[in-house]
Amino acid sequence: MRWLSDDDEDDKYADYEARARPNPKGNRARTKVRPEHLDAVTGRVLTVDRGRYSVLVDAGTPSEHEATASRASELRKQAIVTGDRVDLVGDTSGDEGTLARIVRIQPRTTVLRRSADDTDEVERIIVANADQMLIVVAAADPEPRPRLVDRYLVAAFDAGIAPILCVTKTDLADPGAFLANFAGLDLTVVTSEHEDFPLERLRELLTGHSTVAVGHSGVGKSTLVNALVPDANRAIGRVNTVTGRGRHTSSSSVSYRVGGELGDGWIIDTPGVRSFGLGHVNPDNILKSFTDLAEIARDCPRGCTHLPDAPDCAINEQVAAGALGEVGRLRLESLQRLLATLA
Ligand SMILES: Nc1nc2c(ncn2[C@@H]2O[C@H](COP(=O)(O)OP(=O)(O)OP(=O)(O)O)[C@@H](O)[C@H]2O)c(=O)[nH]1
Ligand SMILES: [Zn+2]
Repeated sequence: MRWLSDDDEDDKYADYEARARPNPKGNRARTKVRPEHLDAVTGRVLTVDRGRYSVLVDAGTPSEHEATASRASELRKQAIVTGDRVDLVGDTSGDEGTLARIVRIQPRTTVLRRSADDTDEVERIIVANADQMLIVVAAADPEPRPRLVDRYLVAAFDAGIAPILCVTKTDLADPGAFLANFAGLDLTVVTSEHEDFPLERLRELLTGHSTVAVGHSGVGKSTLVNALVPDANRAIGRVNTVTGRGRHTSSSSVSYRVGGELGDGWIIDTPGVRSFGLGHVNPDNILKSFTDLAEIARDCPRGCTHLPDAPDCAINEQVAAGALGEVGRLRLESLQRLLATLA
């Protein structure tokens, strides 16, 4: 599976993150901690458009505004993505014609990645600091594909992001048989149909969180995001035209505020993300998301794959012996299916 090509041609590698590698010579790290920029302000990256970043400053205060920024040359090789917390210097007023400069990226709590395809370890960061993933899938038109949802789940578990499954178009088909695939997972499931969007339930789930929405084309993700995000908030998170670089590209991710009485949350739409290459995924991270099974896996032989044919696998043995009951069997099935996605 290939992801769509990047519009950002002149900045081709900008969104690839250099992985930290051990320094064989034991030299000191080359990046100095820069004492300057003490006057920097911190903001949240709402969207990225060909080298220009829309950054929300003073969020939640009367002086909240969006600044447009470029990145400092020393950050040239680093990805800066939707959801990043960044430090800005220069003119951060957001006034027409102004351009601030990003000088630092704050440490990230999570990083959602994808690689070009499953055999490729070059990875691309899609979203930073999301703590939830809303996986949108249609009950019909297009037919739901459990294996595609598995891929999203693997990406979420690998990143330490909690998945929520939203099944749309339940007016067209009963999602029961499809949902049975996920019975063993601790997965919050929400169903949705035209004229009856579960907006209250979703707002409740999204409030106080940063949620990345993913889904295949045509499943109704845009319909849902539009219903969820009031017009006023939709204006937020669009790169303004100050740079004269033209329209917003449809393939970059955009953060929208999901307001409501309960407080604020963010939903991040990822229009260009159709598939997830999983070449970068570490199977151990998947196992960790199944805490009950991970506990048992401590008794597995070293290097155990935990797949059905794994010799002396403690999980296989104990679950077969009824250790975690019927639920345990379902969970093991789910775990093995997700691990097989990577095999
Ligand atoms: N029957 C039915 N149709 C729906 C529902 N939700 C969305 N649709 C329709 O499904 C089609 C696709 O919806 P979109 O919101 O554009 O889908 P999307 O996932 O954003 O797809 P892309 O725009 O290609 O990314 C539209 O014609 C919607 O009107 C639903 O709950 N029931
Ligand atoms: Zn095992």
